[in-house]
Amino acid sequence: MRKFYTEISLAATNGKKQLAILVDPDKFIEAETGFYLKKLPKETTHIFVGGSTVDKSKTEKTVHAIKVETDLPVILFPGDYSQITEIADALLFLSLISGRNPEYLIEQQVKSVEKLKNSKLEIIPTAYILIDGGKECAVQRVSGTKPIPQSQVETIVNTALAGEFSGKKLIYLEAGSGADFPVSEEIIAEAKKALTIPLIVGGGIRSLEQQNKAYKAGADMIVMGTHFETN
Ligand SMILES: CC(C)=CCC/C(C)=C/CC/C(C)=C/CC/C(C)=C/COP(=O)(O)OP(=O)(O)O
Ligand SMILES: O=P(O)(O)OC[C@@H](O)CO
Ligand SMILES: [Mg+2]
Repeated sequence: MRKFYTEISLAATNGKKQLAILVDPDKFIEAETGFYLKKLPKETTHIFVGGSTVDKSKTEKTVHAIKVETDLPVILFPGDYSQITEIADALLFLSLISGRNPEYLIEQQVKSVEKLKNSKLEIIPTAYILIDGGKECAVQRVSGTKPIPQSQVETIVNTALAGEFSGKKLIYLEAGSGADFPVSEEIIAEAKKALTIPLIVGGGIRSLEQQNKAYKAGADMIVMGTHFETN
């Protein structure tokens, strides 16, 4: 059986940069899956599936359509426990540790257990840190939590380290889907210096130049979503 976290971690250790493309089930048309996948860069290593708000059965339909067309690992990136489906390969077991809303720190996780306790999904404990990307994003609205301003580099790094010390296996720095500007190189570099676990960076990354800057600063994996959406 493939161990998806081990692969991510090994790639990070070896400096092999990873690219996850985020599919938002709400905006995905299953009939166009083949066409959509063909548009993705050949460097793509993972497909993430999730959204801040998604219709109940839509995630499973989306994951199924994608798995029929590609062997890339499909990893759930859920905004809510109802988005969990067993047919994916792994689950980012998110905790929104930049915020102080218990619903997104532990309540959603407890609600997910009934579905997870007998499932084969690989569960990857992930600390999710929301950082200001220049405009109010969906995660901020849905979770009712404030992003950390980009000027507060020390707070961001300490939050990430608190995640690592709590046993999280991944740190995800998020500027918000469709952000005006992505997480700064300074923040990425400082976080990378402090952490020993892989670092994911997403939100507002649209160009190759922005990708390369984030990689060079120390991101092990980049997540891009909006750039590949068709509408
Ligand atoms: C681990 C379990 C069971 C649940 C996770 C619940 C938590 C803690 C979620 C973290 C906070 C959150 C709401 C994350 C959403 C992540 C996500 C998929 C964002 C993408 O947002 P879009 O839906 O693309 O936003 P737009 O529609 O504005 O583009
Ligand atoms: O849609 P974009 O801005 O690429 O963001 C991707 C992801 O980090 C959102 O959770
Ligand atoms: Mg989006």
